[in-house]
Order: sequence, then C-alpha cells, then structure tokens
Amino acid sequence: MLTLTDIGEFGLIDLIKKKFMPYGPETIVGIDDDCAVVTGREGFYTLYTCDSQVEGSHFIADLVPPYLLGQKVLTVNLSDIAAMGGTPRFALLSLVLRPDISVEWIDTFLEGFRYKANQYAVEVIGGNLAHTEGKLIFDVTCIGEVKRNRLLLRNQARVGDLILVTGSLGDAAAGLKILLEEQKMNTTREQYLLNRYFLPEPRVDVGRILAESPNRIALIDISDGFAQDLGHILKQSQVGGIVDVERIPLSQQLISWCTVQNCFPLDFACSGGEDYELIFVTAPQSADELRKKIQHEIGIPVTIVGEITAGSKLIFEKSEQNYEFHTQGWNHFSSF
Ligand SMILES: Nc1ncnc2c1ncn2[C@@H]1O[C@H](COP(=O)(O)OP(=O)(O)O)[C@@H](O)[C@H]1O
Ligand SMILES: Cc1ncc(C[n+]2csc(CCOP(=O)(O)OP(=O)(O)O)c2C)c(N)n1
Ligand SMILES: [Mg+2]
Repeated sequence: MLTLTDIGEFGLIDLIKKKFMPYGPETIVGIDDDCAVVTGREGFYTLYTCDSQVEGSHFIADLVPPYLLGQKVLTVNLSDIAAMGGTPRFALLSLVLRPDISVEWIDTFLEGFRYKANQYAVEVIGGNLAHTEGKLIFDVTCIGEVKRNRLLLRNQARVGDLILVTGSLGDAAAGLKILLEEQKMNTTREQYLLNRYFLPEPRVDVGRILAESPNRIALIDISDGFAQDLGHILKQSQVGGIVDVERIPLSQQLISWCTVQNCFPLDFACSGGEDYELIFVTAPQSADELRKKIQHEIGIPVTIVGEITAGSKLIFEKSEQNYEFHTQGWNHFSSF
C-alpha cells in the first residue's frame, strides 16, 4: 500500500493540485506559490495563505515560551505574504486546544500574537476554536494585498540571473537542535541561535522594497531549507542554478557552535529550515542596487550566492568542485 511516506509532501501537493485545477478567471495564481492570488480591489491583487504550527512537529509545548509561539504562528504566515512582495492586512486564528491548558498560557500566547499583528498592522478578524485530547494545533490564515503590476512570483528566474539571500542561514535549525538536545543555553551564542528558532522576523519590509523596484524578480521565503526552497524557484522557472557554498551567509555564532559540536554549518544553512529569510533572483544589473538598498534602508545584509543556469539541475560548488550535503531539506511525510 502506497503511503504518504512514499510520495512525500510534494507528491501529495501534486495529487491535491490535480483535483482542484483548473481555476476560473479571478484566480491569478492557485496552488504552487507562497500565497494564492486572486483579483482584489481596483489596482490590487488579494493574497491568501495559511500555515499551521503543530505540537510535536513544529514545537514542544513544554519548551516554548507561549509569548514567542504566539508571535511565530503569525510570523510564518507573514513570511509567505512577504514572499509575494505583499502587504499583510488581516488574519484569522484557529486554535485546537486541550481543556487542561491554563488560561494564563493561552492569554500569553495571544499577547504574543497581538504584538506581531500590531507590529505589521494586521487586524485579527476571526478564527475558530476546537477541542482536542491530542496535540495542540495553531492554524492561521493571512490575507494581504499587492499592487497588480508588482506581484513577485517564483517562476520569474532567467538564465544569467543572480541568486541572492537575506540575513544568515542555518541559525534556527541549530537553535532547534540546542533545544531538543537540552544543550546548555547560558552563553550568548546559544541564546542567539535559540532566538533565531523561537523568534524569526518576517522579511515583510524586504518584500516591500523588492515589490517597489521595477525589475523582474523571482521570490520565495525559506521555510524548508535554502536548497529545497531555491529548488522551487528553479523548477517553476524551468532553469538550473549554481551556488558557491563559500558565499552562503553564516553567522559567527553558527560557525563557532558547529566547531564545538563538530558538525557542518552548511548542512544547517542549506537544509535546516525555518530561517524565514528570502531568496530572490534577479538580473545582474539590478542585483547590486537592490542588495545595497535593502542593506541601507532596513539594515538586513543581502548576499549574492550563485547564478541561474540553463537546464534544471541545482549544483552546489566549493572551490569549483561539487559539494555534497549530509542532510536534506524538511519534508512533512518523508522518512529521510
Ligand atoms: N492541503 C492543501 N490544499 C491545497 N493546496 C495546498 C495544500 N497544502 C499545500 N498547498 C499549496 O501547495 C503549495 C506549497 O505549499 P507549502 O510547501 O506549504 O508552501 P509554503 O512553504 O509557502 O507554506 C502552496 O501554494 C500551498 O498553498
Ligand atoms: C519539534 C520540532 N521538530 C522539528 C522541527 C523542524 N521543522 C518543523 S516544520 C519545518 C519546516 C517548516 O514548516 P512547514 O510547516 O513545512 O512550513 P511551510 O513550508 O508550509 O511554510 C521544520 C524545519 C521543529 N520546528 N520542531
Ligand atoms: Mg505551508
């Protein structure tokens, strides 16, 4: 019997896609990008996205401060709006809770959610409640908008373009490992990495700058790992890519922690996941200008890590030799 483990998360998405396509004329983008895109108010498209955080799969209830979980549940959705160049506007919050959860815990969670919503001017306009004796589930639907001519999709990469990434990669995955292995957390290094797992910042402001630029840009956020998420841009743009692993931005904290742990920072950076940074691909003429603008206006470093090639392969190189990873990106159903 074929199971979800055999087909994996993306096999299941293909199956779902076949059931619900084709779409009517008001749907600009259906399944496949970070958000669904439908006709909106005059001059705009409306963006829809939903993502959940599930106990055991995304967080361990006893190990996560509820104020930070409340923020992250919204952040992962804001990140998808950012990945379309959009502005978030509204959110719906669905809570699946055990009856023994303390009111104080859920109140603190909601305070965290409210803090993030206020930070990005998002109105929480509804949601749902359900009882469980099993795992906690926090599911958010986020609605945003983007100017019609500035929608940024995954399928816009062209041969010769450069591949850029915001921030540094791999910190969140290291933070998760520190948490799960109950490693000592009393140094600023471990605290930094843990924070990057607990409290990523959605790159909404970066998405806005990219959307304001007149250049052709392909854009995605990194939830499952840099390699896998860059792979989505390549597949949907029908191109290949080459990445110089020595250019991949790594924090000093990750490098230092990996030295002590005797592990490879590039494994965390390329397949760790939950970075919630953005990957964008654009022509060389626009790349440097955008990089400088983002760095100057928002203070987020942007690094050119590679180039788009013909074909369909994603190649990682170190000193012009193929570089092999020891791990793969996140997949909800596969057993690797
Ligand atoms: N159960 C589902 N039904 C319909 N579409 C889905 C479902 N699960 C995922 N998708 C779609 O598949 C695409 C990839 O999903 P996912 O990997 O979760 O994206 P993201 O990393 O942006 O959250 C998205 O366009 C999403 O809307
Ligand atoms: C207890 C626990 N185990 C593993 C992980 C790692 N993890 C869970 S989901 C995920 C990928 C991102 O989440 P997903 O639901 O796939 O987001 P999407 O791609 O849909 O935006 C990662 C790296 C975690 N955060 N917590
Ligand atoms: Mg998702």
